Amino acid sequence: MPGTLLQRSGRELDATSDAIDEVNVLKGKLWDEQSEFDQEKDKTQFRDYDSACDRVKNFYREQHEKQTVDFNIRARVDFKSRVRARMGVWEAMEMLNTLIDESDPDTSLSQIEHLLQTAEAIRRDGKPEWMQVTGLVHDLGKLLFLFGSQGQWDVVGDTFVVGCKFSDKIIYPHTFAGNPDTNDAVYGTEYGIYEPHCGLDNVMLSWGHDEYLYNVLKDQSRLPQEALAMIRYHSFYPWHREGAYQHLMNAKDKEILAAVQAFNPYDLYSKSDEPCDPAKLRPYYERLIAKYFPPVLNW
Ligand SMILES: O[C@H]1[C@H](O)[C@@H](O)[C@H](O)[C@@H](O)[C@H]1O
Ligand SMILES: [Fe+2]
Ligand SMILES: [Fe+2]
Repeated sequence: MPGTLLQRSGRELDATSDAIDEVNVLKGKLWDEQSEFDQEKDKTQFRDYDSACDRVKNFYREQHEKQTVDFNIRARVDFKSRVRARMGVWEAMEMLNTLIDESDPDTSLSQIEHLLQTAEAIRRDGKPEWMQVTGLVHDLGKLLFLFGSQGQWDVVGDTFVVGCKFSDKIIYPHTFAGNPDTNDAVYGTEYGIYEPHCGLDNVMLSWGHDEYLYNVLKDQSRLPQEALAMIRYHSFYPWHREGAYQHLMNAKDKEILAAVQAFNPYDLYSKSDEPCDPAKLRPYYERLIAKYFPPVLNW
């Protein structure tokens, strides 16, 4: 019955080529989704929160409703009350790698990739070693998520000042309507609990990976002041990008603003660079890590 056999294999062939077509369509879709994040983008396409997906919008609603003064005081007390882990920097990078940041509209890459891309972009530009290593560690504070945070809202995302009026330069400012501090007789006012030009050192920034890592590293590294400022304020976009909170700044903050702004493009725009190979880059960065950090840190 060669005829039937032929017909059958013909049908099978059709089915196979249909399946191949389907796979290709799916692959195409996947690639489109990927490319939305990771392909070469021009600078205006980053931080586009208007067209961000619901994951990002829901994240910020929750964060803006829950970051109160009361929560921030408790988070700091909790931070000081215990050591969460003891490990070296590279180990910390590997540990962080399981986290996918819900607040980020610009990358779907893992955290270790993002840290290496940031560091490599700084290195490519011939910047000093301390700045390269700052790029390498700047988001390690996201480990908080693995150390008993309440969710992602107290770990990632942009930061802002609590204890005074929420700035309308923060993304999705309307979502602060659901934060009890908005209508507080003190916290809801222009200066709130602060004095004019008291300095950013004296204000409470919303708790998350910046504040946590700054506190971990300030006594456990040989990083210069600018590096610690880059870490502490890198998510403070309402300040370093939008120019908010001038009424709380002092002379020192003007200097550190320049450092934080110099760091920002490496953090943000390297998200569309070629992925890095951690195994290949490890020896180079282990040398830098050894220069600036003890072999084991208290986290
Ligand atoms: O979504 C991102 C991400 O969480 C970054 O690590 C943080 O530094 C940025 O400020 C934020 O916009
Ligand atoms: Fe960050
Ligand atoms: Fe980052």
